[in-house]
Amino acid sequence: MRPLVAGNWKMNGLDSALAELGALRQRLAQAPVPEAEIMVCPPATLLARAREVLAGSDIELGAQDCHPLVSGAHTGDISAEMLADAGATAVIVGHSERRIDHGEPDSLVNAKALAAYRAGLTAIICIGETEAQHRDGETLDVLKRQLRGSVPEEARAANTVIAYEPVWAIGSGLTPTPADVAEVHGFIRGVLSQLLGQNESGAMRLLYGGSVKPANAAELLFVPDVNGALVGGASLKADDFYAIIEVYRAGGKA
Ligand SMILES: O=C(CO)COP(=O)(O)O
Repeated sequence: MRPLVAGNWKMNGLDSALAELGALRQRLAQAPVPEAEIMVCPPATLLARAREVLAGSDIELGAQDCHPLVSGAHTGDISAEMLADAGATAVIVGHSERRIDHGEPDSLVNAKALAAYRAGLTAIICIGETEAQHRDGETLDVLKRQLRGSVPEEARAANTVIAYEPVWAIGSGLTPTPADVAEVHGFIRGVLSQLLGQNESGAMRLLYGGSVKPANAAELLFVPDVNGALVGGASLKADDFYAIIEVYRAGGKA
């Protein structure tokens, strides 16, 4: 299956990110990495400009969150249909920063994923344990609960990507060992198989996210059951993001 490397800009991009995106586009035109699908997820305010920067390229555009409904009296919210209208083909839902900062429960994440499908977007559904849950040995229980609650029955390999992002690894420079990532991703694949059947589970991309950097990308991304990365900080710099994407170039470990 073709891996996906997606960049989550979070609430960044006022300064140099669009110029960096232009540089990334140029870099990929000069030295393509067709082995990987590449996506950037800027804040909603930058979608239109990012779309212009990317016009005619293979780099895809995603968004970072959506409201479950199509339209209505929901000040400050943005629907999946609006994101599609702005050029997005995917949307991240259930990121831990939304679960924690905005108190989003699994049921809401599930509704947001359904909204993504309704609008024709791919849902990138994020799950991950906190540092305390990790320390207390609750990781697999937490992930199972999040998957059961957040992944709709309608999820298919064609419309859904799962991103495993341990909260303690996000922005911290800490990462699980490759063996831990392999164990967790294998577990996630097994739970998805129970929920959606083996065919969909087997074909669904499972991304790892949390402090993915050029220096650790090769070690983390060739772990069994890892089918790409969700990259935060390093996706804001063309050189760093390209260096992560480049690990997939043919001739690397496939
Ligand atoms: O949360 C993340 C991506 O969604 C990971 O962020 P960092 O790569 O900055 O740790």
